Amino acid sequence: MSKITASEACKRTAEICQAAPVVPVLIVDDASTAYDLGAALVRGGLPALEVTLRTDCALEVISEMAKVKGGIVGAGTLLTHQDVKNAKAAGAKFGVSPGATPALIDACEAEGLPLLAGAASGSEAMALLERGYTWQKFFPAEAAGGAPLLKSLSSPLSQITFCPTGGVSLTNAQAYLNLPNVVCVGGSWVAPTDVIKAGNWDQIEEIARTAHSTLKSA
Ligand SMILES: O=C(O)C(=O)C[C@H](O)[C@H](O)COP(=O)(O)O
Repeated sequence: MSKITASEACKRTAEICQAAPVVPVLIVDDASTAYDLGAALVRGGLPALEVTLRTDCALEVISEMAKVKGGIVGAGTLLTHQDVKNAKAAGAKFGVSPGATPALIDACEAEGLPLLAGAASGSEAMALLERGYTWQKFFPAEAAGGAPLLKSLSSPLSQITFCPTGGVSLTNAQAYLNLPNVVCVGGSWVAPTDVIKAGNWDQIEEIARTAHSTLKSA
């Protein structure tokens, strides 16, 4: 275990956010689908993959998906120090959380897991900034105020770059990506549950490819 500082964490999350315009948010029920799912998304041009810790097999999914060449697998829905330890042990290269607490930030720094922590308001974004986190997730993006809210924050908090997630789709993603404080969005729409269940990897690849080729950050 090697610790990381906030600035080292941001350097890494910045690289991850800049890898592609979309970070797929994945909710996977069956670890036997993990490798094929990850491989399809990477082939479609989306290498940074967030596996949410919301299913019983999520840690196994991370371990399997981490074997995909060219992929960068992270763990989402991190809530506790134990989640951070488990994610790191499973092979996660970064962590994502819906919000942020001092305890969770301390845990990620202690375990050496770069954290893309969530903020939903100016005060939450400022609290993360005080800790040195200039790369943040904006969650729940649509419900919290959408692109107009982020546009409002772009001038007073211009040092923060956001990855809006929550209610983002192919239809509204470009409105976020046009903002100066956004370089990528996160979303589950690129990996629909029914398509994963059907094992239709060509379709997942196609959805990813469409997102990659259609969406551009400004
Ligand atoms: O729990 C986390 O750490 C998360 O990352 C939450 C996810 O970002 C959203 O649940 C994705 O929202 P949808 O794309 O609207 O399905």
